[in-house]
Amino acid sequence: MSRRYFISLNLTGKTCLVVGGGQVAERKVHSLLECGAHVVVVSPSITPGLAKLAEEDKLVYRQGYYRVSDLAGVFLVIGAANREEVNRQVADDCAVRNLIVNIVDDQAKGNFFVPAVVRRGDLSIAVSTDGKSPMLARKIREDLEKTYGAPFGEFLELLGDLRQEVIRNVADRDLKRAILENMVDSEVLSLLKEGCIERVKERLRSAYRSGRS
Ligand SMILES: C[C@@]1(CC(=O)O)c2cc3[nH]c(cc4nc(cc5[nH]c(cc(n2)[C@H]1CCC(=O)O)[C@@](C)(CC(=O)O)[C@@H]5CCC(=O)O)C(CC(=O)O)=C4CCC(=O)O)c(CCC(=O)O)c3CC(=O)O
Ligand SMILES: NC(=O)C1=CN([C@@H]2O[C@H](COP(=O)(O)OP(=O)(O)OC[C@H]3O[C@@H](n4cnc5c(N)ncnc54)[C@H](O)[C@@H]3O)[C@@H](O)[C@H]2O)C=CC1
Repeated sequence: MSRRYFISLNLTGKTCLVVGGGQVAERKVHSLLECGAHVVVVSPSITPGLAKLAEEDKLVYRQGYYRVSDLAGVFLVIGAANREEVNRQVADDCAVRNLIVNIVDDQAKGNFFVPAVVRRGDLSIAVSTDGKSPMLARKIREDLEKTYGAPFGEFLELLGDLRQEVIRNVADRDLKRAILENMVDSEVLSLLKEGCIERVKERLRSAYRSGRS
């Protein structure tokens, strides 16, 4: 198989269908909701966790078996039923409609799968094993979480603003690049890993000032 193409999808307000209402469906629903998706779950039964989300109007639940009409108006689909033939039907129906689909029991049937993700504010680090070992993806994610802690999110907020300022104020391309590179040099990264956010902030400001003068 060829390499996977990684994208970072904006799901805000997009309707996403989850077929199945078990533990795996629940995990996928949580990550879809965190990304602002409008989630519809179709399944004869659902977990207590999903039922609570439905009661709170955080998702729409249609109790019943999957049917092709569930795909109307949908942007992205997750086939998370525990019956192989149901997930296969979902995959086939999505394929003819060119929908983005993840099939949880057979990665070859869908056209995307979900990586393990470290989130630190707007910084995301995704880990994928091409379906060979989701457990390894999880372990590496946990490892990365230790190295890349909360300060990285705070740092990125600041960096985003400063970068815009540099882009606005520094016309010379080489100088601009040098300033931007200085802001994320190896010492900054080491300080962040040690949690020294205040020292990093000071360095950032002086890198910007010295670059401008
Ligand atoms: C192909 C893929 C399709 C997809 O779901 O997108 C898939 C498929 C399958 N997973 C299975 C099992 C487990 N999955 C997890 C956990 C995660 N699984 C996730 C993704 C993926 N799982 C996609 C590949 C991604 C990749 O490889 O990079 C993560 C990363 C993201 C997420 O789901 O949100 C999330 C970790 C999130 C985190 O912790 O950060 C655990 C561990 C646990 O429960 O903690 C176990 C038990 C241990 C084990 O089996 O390794 C089984 C076997 C079922 C059986 O036994 O029959 C299949 C089916 C098969 O392999 O065919
Ligand atoms: N991708 C992943 O990370 C993982 C995938 N799996 C795979 O995912 C599958 C689902 O796992 P669980 O959620 O633990 O199973 P589960 O048994 O808890 O839930 C399956 C759900 O599918 C529903 N369902 C059955 N037929 C349906 C139909 N025709 N239409 C709509 N919904 C239907 C059931 O009502 C139930 O809610 C397993 O078969 C397993 O192979 C398992 C673990 C992790």
